[in-house]
Formats: sequence, C-alpha cells, structure tokens
Amino acid sequence: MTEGTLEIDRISKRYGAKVALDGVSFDVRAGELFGFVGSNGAGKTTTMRIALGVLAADGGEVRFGGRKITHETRTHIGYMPEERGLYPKMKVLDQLVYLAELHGLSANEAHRNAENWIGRLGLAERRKDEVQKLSLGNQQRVQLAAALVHDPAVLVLDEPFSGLDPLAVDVMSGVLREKAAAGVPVVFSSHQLDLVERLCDRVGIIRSGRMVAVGTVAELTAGGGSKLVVTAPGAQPGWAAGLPGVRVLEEGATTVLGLDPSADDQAVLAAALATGPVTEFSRRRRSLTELFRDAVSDKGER
Ligand SMILES: Nc1ncnc2c1ncn2[C@@H]1O[C@H](COP(=O)(O)OP(=O)(O)OP(=O)(O)O)[C@@H](O)[C@H]1O
Repeated sequence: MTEGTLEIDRISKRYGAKVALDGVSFDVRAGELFGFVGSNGAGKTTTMRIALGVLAADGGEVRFGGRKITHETRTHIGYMPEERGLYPKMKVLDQLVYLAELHGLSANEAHRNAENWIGRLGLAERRKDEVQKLSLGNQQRVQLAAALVHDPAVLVLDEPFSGLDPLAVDVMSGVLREKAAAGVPVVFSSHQLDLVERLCDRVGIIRSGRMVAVGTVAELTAGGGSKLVVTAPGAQPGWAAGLPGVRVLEEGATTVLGLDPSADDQAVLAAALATGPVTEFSRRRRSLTELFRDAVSDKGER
C-alpha cells in the first residue's frame, strides 16, 4: 500500500441521545506524528474506533490516500485499542504470529516480523510467556508489537503511553518516530501533554465532540502573548509595575511577566537594568498544557 494521508472528514456519532462527535475533521499526513488530546469523554476513542472501522459513524467519512477506507484497506491499519485486546492465555510469540497471519502475512513473514518486534521492544525473555502473566507495561509492549507486526501503512494508537515506565516511554517514542519517518501517518491519543508537545509534529484538541484546535505546537501556542522571565537580584518589588502591556504574574527572586502582543520587551529590559545587574532575561511561550487548559476550560465533559 502506498503512502498517503489519513483524512477524518466531518465524522459524527451519537450514542442514543448523547452526541459523542459533532463534525470532527483532521488530517494525519504521511510521515507525521499527530497527537490527539482532549479531556476524559471528549471523543478520542470514538474517533479512533471510527477511523479503524470497528465503529460506524452516523455521518462523515474516513479516507486514506484519497480513498474511502474499506474492509480491505482496514487491514493496513495498525491499531492499539484502549481496552487492550490480547488473548490472555496465548503466548507472546504465538499471539503475534497469529495476528500477523490474520492480516495476510505468510507464516515465514509473520514469524520474522514477530521475532523482530519482540527483539526491538525488549520482550525476548518473555516470548514464551502467556500474556496474562506479564506486567501491565510489558502487555502494552506486546500490544504495540501487535499493532506493528503486519507492517501497517497507518498507525492509530489509543493512549499507548499510559502506564509505561520512562524507559518504555523512550522505546515507544522511538518506534513511533521511526514509523512516521518511514512515511506512515501516526496518530495517538494521550493525556501526557508534555510528551505530546515534545514528540508530535502536529496536535489536535477535541472538546465535547468538536475539534477546537489543530496545528503544530508552535502555531497553537503562538497566540495569546507570551511570558518573560527576568532575574534582577537588586530589583525592588514593583519594579515592572506600570510598564505598558505588561502584567506581573510572579514576583520574587525571579519575576515572571505576562506580555501582551503589543508590549515592548526592550523597555522591560531597560527597566530591569535600571535596577542593577540582570542575570536572566528570557521569553517563555505558552506550554501545550496551558493552551489545553484554556481550550477545554469552563465545562466538564461527562
Ligand atoms: N458505548 C457507548 N455508549 C454510550 N455512550 C458512550 C459509549 N462510548 C462512549 N460513550 C460516550 O461518548 C463520549 C465520548 O467517549 P470517548 O470514549 O470517545 O471519549 P475519550 O475522549 O476517549 O475519553 P477518555 O479520555 O476518558 O478515554 C463520552 O461522553 C462517553 O461517555
């Protein structure tokens, strides 16, 4: 299957009277790692299940490479469900081989791929163990291997990082980046916003079944002014009060100032220098976490 963009186009879904998705659209481009974030119950799992085709949308369409996803193209998607879907009593290697064969690989290819991912994901010593006897983190590694074992053209992962230790997070991050670099559109949901900010090329924020922001982290955090961190050891409290477009957010050994887009940072530097030496003067843009709080504030989801 060739490279392409995964397009989620105006999908909607109701559960009875509850509107879970209301015209959700976003693209995950070939070679892109896309972070899908939103509060509990915002609609992430519903969107991903529809993208995979295990759940039917009431409206809208999902396309890959310009074509509507069909039963055949669906087998080219690697999916990691939130409710981990492994066979508890099956051994790790047997399970991966079985899943690869189910996706149409020959016995030889299935074995080769299964052993490859077992090695890559640090599961070599567990390959003959039943899945149910593994720790949760290792079960998750097997689940990732299960999503990858058939060489998918698209990866859709529901909270792949939850419950992983820092080393496993590094392994997972590396594998996802590598797949993206190989031209696979990769979308994953997560509540770990620092990780999403660090890892993803683009991010989409969903709130109550609607996309409220889509873009690179730099694009999304560019608006709304920025912060300046100033350390001027000789400064007296109130040194920055009254500077145009400047709000004092924190004052102490280090002062944190909120700057409106119109504020003149050089005037702030001059005011700081007027108090004596300045040992730190740096801009800090909004973090994804701050942006997220603003984007989803004032309403719970459930
Ligand atoms: N099978 C179902 N029947 C009825 N309502 C459902 C069903 N599945 C999900 N919902 C509702 O649809 C909304 C979206 O749920 P969804 O699981 O997609 O959210 P989510 O963003 O994945 O949440 P979380 O971060 O908690 O996993 C929620 O209000 C949820 O209660």
